[in-house]
Amino acid sequence: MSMRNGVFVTGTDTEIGKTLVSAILTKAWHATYWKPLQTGLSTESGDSPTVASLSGAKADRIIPPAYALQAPLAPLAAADLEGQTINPGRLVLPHVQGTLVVEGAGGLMVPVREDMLMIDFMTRLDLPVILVTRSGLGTINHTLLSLEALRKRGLQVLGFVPSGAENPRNVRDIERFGKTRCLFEVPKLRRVSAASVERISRNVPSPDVMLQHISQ
Ligand SMILES: Nc1ncnc2c1ncn2[C@@H]1O[C@H](COP(=O)(O)OP(=O)(O)OP(=O)(O)O)[C@@H](O)[C@H]1O
Ligand SMILES: C[C@H](N)[C@H](N)CCCCCC(=O)O
Ligand SMILES: [Mg+2]
Repeated sequence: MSMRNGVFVTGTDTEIGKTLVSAILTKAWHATYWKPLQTGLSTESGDSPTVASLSGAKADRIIPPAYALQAPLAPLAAADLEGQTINPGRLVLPHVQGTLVVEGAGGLMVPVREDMLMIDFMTRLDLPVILVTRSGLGTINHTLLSLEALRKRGLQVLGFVPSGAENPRNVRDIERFGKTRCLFEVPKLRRVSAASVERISRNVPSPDVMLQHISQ
């Protein structure tokens, strides 16, 4: 498989739909999923079980987080509360068969260590990036700022995936001003389920097709 074997799924914010999109990609590509930095386990069960149940991936296609932290905060703050420091030596890409889908925590400028933001960690991994965006009002600004930060660091952006009520005008303006493309859309779902993930996964281009558009 190409794409240096994986993609990094980031978003313009927390709670934007990264986990849902990661489940869709995992289903579409029969991929392996990894959430390296999981926080918030005091209030939720975490993204790995969600992706497992939505995509149908068994435990052998879910890599456990490198850090599993309790507080619903950015990794730096959550680690501080537990007297921990995140060791970048533990944040290395696992070797897997097929494609690896890596999900960030929050958006790009989220602190991981005193000397590292999420986007710095992404730069170390150097995987092509998929940016999950809210579909509606306010997203153009968040999305264009995120794209600018990614490009400034030389990260390869495969495109964006809007989640929520369809908004073709926003897609058009982001494609134009962000010089990128909408990879597929996740409509506003009445119920997030394995069946809806399966249905949307049929619209997902293959990794090779995503890369072809980049190199053109
Ligand atoms: N298009 C959509 N339709 C309906 N519900 C959605 C949609 N997109 C996201 N959601 C719901 O919104 C919530 C937040 O989405 P999700 O968990 O994917 O966010 P996230 O970006 O992964 O957040 P985090 O930074 O915590 O990892 C979830 O309950 C998810 O099911
Ligand atoms: C707990 C939550 N679900 C995420 N995993 C962490 C989001 C951190 C966001 C920090 C911020 O941008 O202010
Ligand atoms: Mg998530």
